[in-house]
Amino acid sequence: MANLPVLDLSDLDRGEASAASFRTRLREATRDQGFLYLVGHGIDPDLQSRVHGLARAFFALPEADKLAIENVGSPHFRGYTRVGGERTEGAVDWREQIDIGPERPAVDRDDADYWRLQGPNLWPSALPELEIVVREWHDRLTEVGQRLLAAWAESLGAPADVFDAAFAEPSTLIKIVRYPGTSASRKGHGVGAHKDSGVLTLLWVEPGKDGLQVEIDGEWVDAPPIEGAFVVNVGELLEHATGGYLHATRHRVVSPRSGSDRISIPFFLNPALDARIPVLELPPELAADARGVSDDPGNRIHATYGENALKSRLRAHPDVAAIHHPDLVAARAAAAA
Ligand SMILES: O=C(O)CCC(=O)C(=O)O
Ligand SMILES: [Fe+2]
Repeated sequence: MANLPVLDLSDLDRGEASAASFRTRLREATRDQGFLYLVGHGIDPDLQSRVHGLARAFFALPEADKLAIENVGSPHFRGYTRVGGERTEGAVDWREQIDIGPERPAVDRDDADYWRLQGPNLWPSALPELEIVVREWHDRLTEVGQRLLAAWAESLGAPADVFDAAFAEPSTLIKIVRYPGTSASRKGHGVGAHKDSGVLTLLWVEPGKDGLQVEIDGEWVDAPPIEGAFVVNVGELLEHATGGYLHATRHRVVSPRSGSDRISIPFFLNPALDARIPVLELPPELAADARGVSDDPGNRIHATYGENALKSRLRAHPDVAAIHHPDLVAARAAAAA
């Protein structure tokens, strides 16, 4: 039995009663757990296995090919992060990954710091197919994410298109991640406990590879992959948009045992960098249940997506920050002092 609710996106196409029941379950699952499994999403199994194969092929490349696109060469936090190159809650994560964002030219704008996140990706020249398949993955998953957003909006008493303006040019982020196995002596911390900083996450996990854990009522609950399902979770901006009615749940990944490893591919759907996500006016019966947005002084949620994203990127990649953004690091240190 799954520890999280399993929802079928194709219920939206089976008439109004079935669509309405999908929306209610979506609202309840993401209010109570903040996490669910999604089946019926229509992402072709063949596309899933092509992306999986290329992810495996990338991590199997010689070290030099991976380091040729190392993220320390990108002011935009793109490219390859080696194992141990990333931090969550100040502690080193034990995973290697490629970060891929929207393919847009860098801009020189000084009206907001977050424009520095915009710029080209770094693609491995040893694996040219990766870019082509990731583009298809990006487009398909964006469609699924947009359908979910419309369903959430309606389920919360708002027009289905309430988020559309903010998402006209979404800022997606795709991570292709590999968690190496660790020896028993290293207490397994693949990625530390965190909330996702954007709106919603669609997570593909290599079949049979557990390790993801979700914090529910103060307990860490295992969320192993279910055949053909994506794991869906709410990010901080959707919590913000619903006054805390929907919940950005903390989660983490425990390292695989020594001798094995685990691939995952999280897809983060976010509004444009300069978009403020609309705050929904909930119907009174729902508003009564909204908990308010979490107010953690160590982790302020910014309503403009670019600010929230820049916060989490500078925190996760201090080496990139030090090389390319020393002025921002200094300004933030001064503000915190
Ligand atoms: O790899 C996973 O299963 C989850 C990764 C994750 O939570 C993240 O990258 O934000
Ligand atoms: Fe996450």
